[in-house]
Amino acid sequence: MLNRISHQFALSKQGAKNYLQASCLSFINTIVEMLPISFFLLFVSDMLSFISTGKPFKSIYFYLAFGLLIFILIALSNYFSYTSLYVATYTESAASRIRLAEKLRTLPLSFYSRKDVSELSNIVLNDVADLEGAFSHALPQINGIIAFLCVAGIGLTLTHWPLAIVSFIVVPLSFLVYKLSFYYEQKAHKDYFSLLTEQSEEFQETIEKVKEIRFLNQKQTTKKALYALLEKQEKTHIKTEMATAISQGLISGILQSGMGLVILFGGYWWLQDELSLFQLFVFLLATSRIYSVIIELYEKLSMVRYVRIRIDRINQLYQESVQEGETTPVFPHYDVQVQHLAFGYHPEKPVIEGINFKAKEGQVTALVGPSGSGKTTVFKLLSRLYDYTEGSITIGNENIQAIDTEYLFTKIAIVFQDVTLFNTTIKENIRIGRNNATDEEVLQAAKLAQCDEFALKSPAGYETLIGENGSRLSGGERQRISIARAFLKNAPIVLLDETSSALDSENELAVQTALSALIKQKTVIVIAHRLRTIETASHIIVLKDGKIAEQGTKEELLANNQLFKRMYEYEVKTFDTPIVK
Ligand SMILES: Nc1ncnc2c1ncn2[C@@H]1O[C@H](COP(=O)(O)OP(=O)(O)OP(=O)(O)O)[C@@H](O)[C@H]1O
Repeated sequence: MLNRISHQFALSKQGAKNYLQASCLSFINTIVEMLPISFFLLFVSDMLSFISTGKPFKSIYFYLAFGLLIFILIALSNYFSYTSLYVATYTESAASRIRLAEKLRTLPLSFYSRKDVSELSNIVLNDVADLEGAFSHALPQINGIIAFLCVAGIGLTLTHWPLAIVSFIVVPLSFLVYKLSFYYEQKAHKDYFSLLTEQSEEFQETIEKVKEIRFLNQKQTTKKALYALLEKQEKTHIKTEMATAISQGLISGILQSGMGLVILFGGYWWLQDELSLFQLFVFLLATSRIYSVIIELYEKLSMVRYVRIRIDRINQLYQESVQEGETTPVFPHYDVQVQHLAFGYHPEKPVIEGINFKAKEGQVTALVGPSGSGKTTVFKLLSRLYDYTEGSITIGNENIQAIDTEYLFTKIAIVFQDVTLFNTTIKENIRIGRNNATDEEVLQAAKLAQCDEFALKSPAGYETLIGENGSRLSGGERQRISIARAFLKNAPIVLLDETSSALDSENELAVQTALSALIKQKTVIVIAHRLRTIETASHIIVLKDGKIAEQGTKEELLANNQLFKRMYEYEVKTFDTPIVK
């Protein structure tokens, strides 16, 4: 049962236990809240027996003691029910966020290319918060109310079953109205939320494109479009609220009319001597409480109607398969061997096939080829951003899919074309390469990566803030930070995605100098967009349409007179002065 609850509500085992406990306490709480009614009924029964038989009232001390007992029971049940509920809910939602974060940490990076980042943050923040709300304010109470209604129904049936049927006759009708309004409200809510999304996208686009809007004199058009959207959203919102208010009014009206039926039929049966006056009182008080509890039940059900979608999304995330690999081998060497490698982003459409090559330690292996030939894909497989479907990749004879990913990542440094930078100082951006590096180590890596030249000219030196994603830095400076990170990491394998964008010659020289220092004595695999930068590569692999077209040294490939030679000649024609390091 615990397993079922835990899966059904995306809870931990402890969370499922707490949920059961909170439901039981909520049931007890609902029952205990009926005690003042029993106090009143006891008094009425006393009074009726005094009128009919002259039997004296119970002593005042009895009523005082009974009243005090009720007070203590209500206080205790409220205390235990609320503390158990809130402690359970907040502990569970903190645990859920940690579990989700842990899951996200272990998912392959390919997962992130399938998922939108805003969708993931929505799951971790909003979905968990919505579930938190449902658990603290609705779900256990719903269980408690349903259990209470069953007990109350049995009690009334045993007291006088025909009147029990009369009192419950309005419940299915109110449920029908609730269901009908639910479908209508659901549609209205959907419209409202899609308008909200549209509106936030529109606002975001307007802010992002504020320069173009001004230059192209689009202020009025943009303003009109935004106003129209806001007006539409306001109307839909009012419609949604109206629908809720009307249905709530209708439900309440239907249930209250049940009281009229109880008085009518109860009064008739009392006159027929089929029901005592006391029983009639019991019915009147119990049904008025039952109807208000049913209204509360509908309110709670409305609160949790979208929870199923949230739970499904959270469960889907938990079910994502994690990347395999547990070993932390000591590598005898860092040769990278690729054999019969095949992979497709979509299983039915292979992007690379039959790739075989060996990148030796201490050498530079270059991947070249036309755009779309699969160079970046091979990189993604080498660094386990994606897992290959066929063949193998080994480092020092160990298959990378058997290696613990965290451990593997300590052995590989990647210098990407698109450097991601954080809105902090130059120094802290470099430290990302190795979090526990000392200031001296960071500065030394920065120096080797030729960062001194621009960092020391910045207003606060290495403490200068570089803006959102390094907006205050040039392309070459960004790349040098990325190289400094790789220096700091000092991994034995370096994957280098060379820039294809033109840097000014001073920057290009600085980047090339930094790279030459970085790759010494390592296994280096480089994607070269410009062939002049790989003149000294020991081994060149030419890719075409996801397959190896040819491979060898530069001289061998030129002698081959195939694709590489054509690419080389084309580039020599395009550039005048090759920069060869
Ligand atoms: N995430 C992805 N999902 C689906 N297809 C992809 C994805 N990334 C790349 N591809 C496809 O895989 C093929 C190889 O792309 P890849 O990026 O590896 O080529 P490339 O040689 O690095 O190109 P470039 O030199 O232009 O960077 C291309 O047809 C590309 O459209």
